[in-house]
Amino acid sequence: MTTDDPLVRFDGVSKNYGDFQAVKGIDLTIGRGEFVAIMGPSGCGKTTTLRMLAGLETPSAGTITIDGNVMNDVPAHERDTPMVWQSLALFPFLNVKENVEFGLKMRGVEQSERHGRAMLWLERMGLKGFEKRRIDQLSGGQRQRVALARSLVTEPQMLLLDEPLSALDAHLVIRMQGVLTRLQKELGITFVYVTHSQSEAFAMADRVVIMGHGEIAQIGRPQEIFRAPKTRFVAEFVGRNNILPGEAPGQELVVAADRMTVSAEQPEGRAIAAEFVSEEFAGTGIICYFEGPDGAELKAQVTEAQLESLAPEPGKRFWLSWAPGAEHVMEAA
Ligand SMILES: Nc1ncnc2c1ncn2[C@@H]1O[C@H](COP(=O)(O)OP(=O)(O)OP(=O)(O)O)[C@@H](O)[C@H]1O
Repeated sequence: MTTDDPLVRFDGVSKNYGDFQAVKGIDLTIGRGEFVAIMGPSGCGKTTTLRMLAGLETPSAGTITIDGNVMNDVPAHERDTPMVWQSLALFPFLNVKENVEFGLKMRGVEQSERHGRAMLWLERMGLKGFEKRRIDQLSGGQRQRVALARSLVTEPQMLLLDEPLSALDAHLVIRMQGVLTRLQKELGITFVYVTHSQSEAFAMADRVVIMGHGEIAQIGRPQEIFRAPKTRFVAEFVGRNNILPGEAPGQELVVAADRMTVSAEQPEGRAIAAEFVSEEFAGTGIICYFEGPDGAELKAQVTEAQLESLAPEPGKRFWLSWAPGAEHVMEAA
């Protein structure tokens, strides 16, 4: 086996709960050292997919291969795939260091080595000096770092994360995203990260898997998925996209909000008349919302200076246009 072989393969993997099919015959490969985010609306099968990878659920059909071995019937405790959840599952009756040492103790690693490895990980996670603290004496962000140290101390080849940051405050989320991406790159561990948050997935992952109704709607680099969504489902889920009728019957175009130009006068070429509705301050600029033909919602990102010179008011008419080539033609549904 060479290092180019994928670490993980899903081949036609399904999961049924009674009559209900939560995951429908998915194919997916994950490379060694890759950071893959699985994203999609609530109930689309993200967690079920991750739990099958962890060995917490058995596939109803298909095969899951890790490192060339079929894993379908290998239980979680015989796998090298720890999982980190939002709810953490730290042991309240153990202190910070004992929590981190737990996995090593279970594997029969002797005390002095356990101590050394736990201390190394606590230091890596910026938790030096906290060894003796009880879990309930830590902040949310500190607990999250203890949970990561506890999962990583056994040096797994892959870490599974299920919405690990969703219980944290917004400012901590950004900081933990930095901690996670840096760790992942430094250690070269494969991360499979389930989230419903586009900003999290796009900020961290090498590749993003978009799921809908138990199926994979698209797999690609964040930029690819943002600029070239394959279907209306993906375009709408990713947000900040305008979906417009194309030239051919049934064809649809996507123009991202940051590629739309707003003009007070009708420009040359294709432009859409739209009435201003409202604006929203976003991190990267200001998103203006318009009502286009047939009540369609249209979005354009502008700078503060542009907003000032456009002086929009609800109901005022503008023209939205885009440069040739800025649009992406979607596959027919
Ligand atoms: N043990 C179970 N028994 C029956 N149905 C289940 C079970 N576990 C999950 N499901 C159903 O399978 C579907 C997929 O669930 P899953 O938890 O994978 O979704 P998800 O994409 O992770 O959603 P969320 O973002 O809300 O966590 C859902 O409709 C869910 O209700």
